[in-house]
Amino acid sequence: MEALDYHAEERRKAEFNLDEMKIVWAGSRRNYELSDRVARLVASDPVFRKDNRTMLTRKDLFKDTLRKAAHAWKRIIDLRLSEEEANMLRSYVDQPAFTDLHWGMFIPAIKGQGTSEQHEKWLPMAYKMQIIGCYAQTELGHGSNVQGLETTATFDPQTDEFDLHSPTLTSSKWWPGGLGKVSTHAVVYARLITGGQDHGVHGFIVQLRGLDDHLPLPGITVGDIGMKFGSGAYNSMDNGLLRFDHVRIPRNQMLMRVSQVTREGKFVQSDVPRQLVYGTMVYVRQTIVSDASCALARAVCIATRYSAVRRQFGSQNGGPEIQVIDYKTQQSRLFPLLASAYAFRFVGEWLKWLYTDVTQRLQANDFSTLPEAHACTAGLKSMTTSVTADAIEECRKLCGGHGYLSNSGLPELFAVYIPTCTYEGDNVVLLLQVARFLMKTVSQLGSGKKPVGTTAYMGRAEHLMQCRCEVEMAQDWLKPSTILEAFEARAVRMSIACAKSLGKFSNPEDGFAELSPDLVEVAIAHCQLIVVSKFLEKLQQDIPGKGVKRQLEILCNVYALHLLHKHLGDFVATGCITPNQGALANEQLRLLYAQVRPNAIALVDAFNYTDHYLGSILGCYDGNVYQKLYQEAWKDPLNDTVVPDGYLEYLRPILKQHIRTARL
Ligand SMILES: CCCCCCCCCCCCCCCCCCCCCCCCCCCC(=O)SCCNC(=O)CCNC(=O)[C@H](O)C(C)(C)COP(=O)(O)OP(=O)(O)OC[C@H]1O[C@@H](n2cnc3c(N)ncnc32)[C@H](O)[C@@H]1OP(=O)(O)O
Ligand SMILES: Cc1cc2nc3c(=O)[nH]c(=O)nc-3n(C[C@H](O)[C@H](O)[C@H](O)COP(=O)(O)OP(=O)(O)OC[C@H]3O[C@@H](n4cnc5c(N)ncnc54)[C@H](O)[C@@H]3O)c2cc1C
Repeated sequence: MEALDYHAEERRKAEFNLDEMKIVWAGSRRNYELSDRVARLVASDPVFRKDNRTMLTRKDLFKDTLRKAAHAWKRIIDLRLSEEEANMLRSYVDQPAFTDLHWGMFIPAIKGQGTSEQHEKWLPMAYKMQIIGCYAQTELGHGSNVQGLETTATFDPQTDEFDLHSPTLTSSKWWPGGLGKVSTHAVVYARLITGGQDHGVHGFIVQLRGLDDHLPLPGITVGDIGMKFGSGAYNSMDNGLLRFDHVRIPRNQMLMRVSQVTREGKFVQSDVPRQLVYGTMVYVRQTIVSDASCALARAVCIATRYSAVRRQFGSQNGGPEIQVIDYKTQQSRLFPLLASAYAFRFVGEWLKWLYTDVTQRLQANDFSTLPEAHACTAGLKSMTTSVTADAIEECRKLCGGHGYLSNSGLPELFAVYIPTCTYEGDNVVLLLQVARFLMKTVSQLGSGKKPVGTTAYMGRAEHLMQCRCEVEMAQDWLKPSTILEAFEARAVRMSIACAKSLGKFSNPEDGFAELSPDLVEVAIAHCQLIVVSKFLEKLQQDIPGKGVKRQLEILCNVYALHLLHKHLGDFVATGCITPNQGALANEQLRLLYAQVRPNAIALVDAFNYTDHYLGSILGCYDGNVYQKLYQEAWKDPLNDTVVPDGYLEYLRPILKQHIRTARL
């Protein structure tokens, strides 16, 4: 018997070739096939079950994570998965674990900041997971201000060793994932002291636990920092604390690509910029942008499928009520998020390219594009994670009451996702980095230095400062050059206005601090421009498949025009558009929503998420929501017994007392 598909009618409405759209989403046919295979492999493996995760105690959840990681590692080896496939497996297993930090930060830190001798010594052991490492930078007292870290690494020329020490309570390492209970090693960031002089923060490879007994080595205090927000969620991770009491490590365990300490204790700064010490963070920020589209797509998939099943009001002559997806308010909240998922996907692809490019240049000692790579990764990490975190919560609300149920998948997704707004750089702190970069670019405009890359538009500042938007009818907003110019003009005008205001301060740092809320807005405008322009560039490519390009054009317009509508104040105040043109943009947006509507279910099907990965009854592929919700309710441990535990001790006495009182 064919399985029931409550979305069958919706799927028939689609006006594009779904298989081709799946390939666009995956990036290539090859990626699609690999990803599909790995997703199914994970979904069909009982060890990777996650439907009971929010019910587990912290200890059981942690053990479950160790079990999954060990099983994943075995599968990776047995099936000889490539690094790319292993990474896909990691995301489909969908459980934060120490392995993320080992592969995502410990290894990249050694690769990026270590010398070739250090690579030869440490990487083979790390690749085989004979040692497991974490990234120990943040301390109890400082996270954002890396230069404010207090842990010291003092060189002792007598023994050719560094003495690692935590001089204060606030110097205790605090937060590193994988540190609490698992890591045998860490890349520890500490102030380098030689000959009594402080040379700032550098990375050191430090062994923390014995490789035979897993016990902390002498002088090391280490443990988990405790429960975090939400049930399940990030509690599978052992974020840890760490203190050093004069722990000795050999000199050759300082990561020495950026600076070196000689046998005599002389500090040598190479030609490599000191910012390379921050290189691992740049790498991870780039991966976080790619991951943002996945988390956003997941929430949107759940909310879209459920909105097509859910009906409220409007029954005519006893017919069915209206699907909530047909309410214009639902569409105006949901479809921009759907469009954002696609937009973030494409900007993520582009950022990956930019990162690969900068890495190749760094290997050849070309550091020219590092500031741009830093600004783009910092800004896009900040923007995409803030939007995604808010969007997950919006999707929960879009699902009404049932969205609040744990088995909708949305509460856990929210809880596990929100720390991305903080880790790898607080989102506001990162936007201020972008703003610094933009203000520097503006200040150099008259100097003959031509802005390049994502700031190339500033080279056309003269035109963009005085251009007038030519929109006269709603449909004029569909012209890519009109949209692009409006976003460029807004970004450049906001930047130049801020630069002018900064110029009024005698001390630029005072000005920067005073104007920081405005500078954050400037950085956001610039990042939104990047996303819009990369979406438009994507549309320049040859995109095969019936109706696929057309759908992407619609989504691109939705993305751009919803931003224009949301930030209308910026666009109008900077004189880029008139209030009437803003109203026309809104009119066009409504027309676009009507075009998205018949394709909505197929557009989320294109993400190709398995029910296992989605982890949501509301978002399940077949849309059989009510039956599944009903069945699931009975599986709750509270329903194991008809009369709850505690009835005799606590409920019955009250009920009985009530009867006595009533009789009085
Ligand atoms: C159960 C599961 C089983 C599964 C098993 C599977 C197993 C096998 C898998 C195998 C798979 C293999 C594949 C790979 C896996 C990949 C996985 C990836 C996942 C990763 C997940 C990671 C989770 C992350 C957790 C979070 C970790 C952290 O949070 S780490 C700590 C992060 N901390 C921060 O971000 C701190 C933020 N602060 C700063 O960055 C800086 O302090 C500052 C930039 C804010 C300020 O710095 P400073 O004071 O020095 O500078 P300032 O004066 O402002 O600037 C000086 C100039 O320097 C420039 N600058 C600053 N930063 C940078 C930079 N990064 N790069 C370049 N330039 C920089 C700045 O612009 C200034 O420039 P000028 O103005 O020109 O002088
Ligand atoms: C789940 C999780 C996992 C983590 N994993 C790791 C890890 O593996 N390794 C590691 O080393 N660290 C890790 N961290 C730490 C993380 O990187 C830091 O928490 C993060 O960088 C933010 O720093 P902070 O906590 O010092 O925030 P703070 O800087 O104290 O932020 C507090 C507030 O102050 C504001 N603020 C701070 N500075 C400025 C400024 N200059 N201008 C304006 N506003 C400012 C911020 O916007 C924020 O609102 C993790 C954190 C979390 C939550």
